Amino acid sequence: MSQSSGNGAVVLVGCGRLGSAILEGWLATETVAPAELIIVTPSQKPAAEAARALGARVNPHGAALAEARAVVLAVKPANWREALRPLLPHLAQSAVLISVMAGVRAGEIAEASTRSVARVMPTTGVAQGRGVAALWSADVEARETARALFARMADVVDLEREAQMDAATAVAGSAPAFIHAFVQALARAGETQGLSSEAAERLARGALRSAGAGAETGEPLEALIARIASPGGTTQAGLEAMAAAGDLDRAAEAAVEAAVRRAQAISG
Ligand SMILES: NC(=O)C1=CN([C@@H]2O[C@H](COP(=O)(O)OP(=O)(O)OC[C@H]3O[C@@H](n4cnc5c(N)ncnc54)[C@H](O)[C@@H]3O)[C@@H](O)[C@H]2O)C=CC1
Ligand SMILES: O=C(O)[C@@H]1CCC=N1
Repeated sequence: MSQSSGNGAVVLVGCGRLGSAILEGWLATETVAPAELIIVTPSQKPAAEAARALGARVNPHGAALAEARAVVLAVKPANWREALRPLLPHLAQSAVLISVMAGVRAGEIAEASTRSVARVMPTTGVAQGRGVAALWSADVEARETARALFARMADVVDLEREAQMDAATAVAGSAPAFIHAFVQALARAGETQGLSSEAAERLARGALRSAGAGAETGEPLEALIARIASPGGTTQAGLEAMAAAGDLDRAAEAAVEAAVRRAQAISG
């Protein structure tokens, strides 16, 4: 696989939890060559320092930004204007802005920047090249630029409308945390049934890994469930209890609805 998905530099603005994951994913999957990488961060970050050691530029003079073909905004939704403002005068008109921020509408960024904008909602699994990312842009070129930057480290799911991004944020960006919370609840339930906390956590984590490995085969979820649930067995008993209580559906609906409402509130 050749490094780099195009000519010109790629700028990462913000190297926090998600920014670091994106950076690690780009390097691990050779999506962006270190020499093409520019990182803008107000504080030292281990992932940025590791990239610098490979040849990436961290906080170079503004003039270096003129070679940028894409700028990925990975700051908090409240910070993007102040983060972008000092960069804008240096960016070529053709530079594409890619926002991975929850709840910030593409139109706001396009208006502030007069550049084409794509929105991507990834999971931190991009760091291991195993993420998922929802993608939307009104601009075909911007969408394809964003796709090229995420396709090697995420299953890229195209959305038809920007309005769907809030639901995708809940079901992708936030959802790994929801799933970890369920696994924690499973471990606690195992403790109630007599396991030590250490054994319960290891077993529940292992179950998550096993479920993830199953999901990665691409088989339908129903088939994955059916393979585990022997007729009349323990899994079927558990699944029936979950369905009868209805709590799992209610919890998932409540979590997704609340995340969507929060994204809508951020966008104002
Ligand atoms: N953490 C996650 O799993 C996901 C996060 N997101 C989105 O990613 C964005 C970042 O989230 P996190 O990484 O979790 O937050 P974070 O707080 O870990 O990272 C934000 C980073 O922005 C940096 N920053 C602040 N002002 C800056 C400036 N002027 N220039 C450059 N960098 C600046 C901070 O130093 C910080 O490291 C948010 O908009 C969030 O909605 C989206 C999907 C998943
Ligand atoms: O919690 C958040 O707001 C961000 C967006 C999706 C995941 N983390």
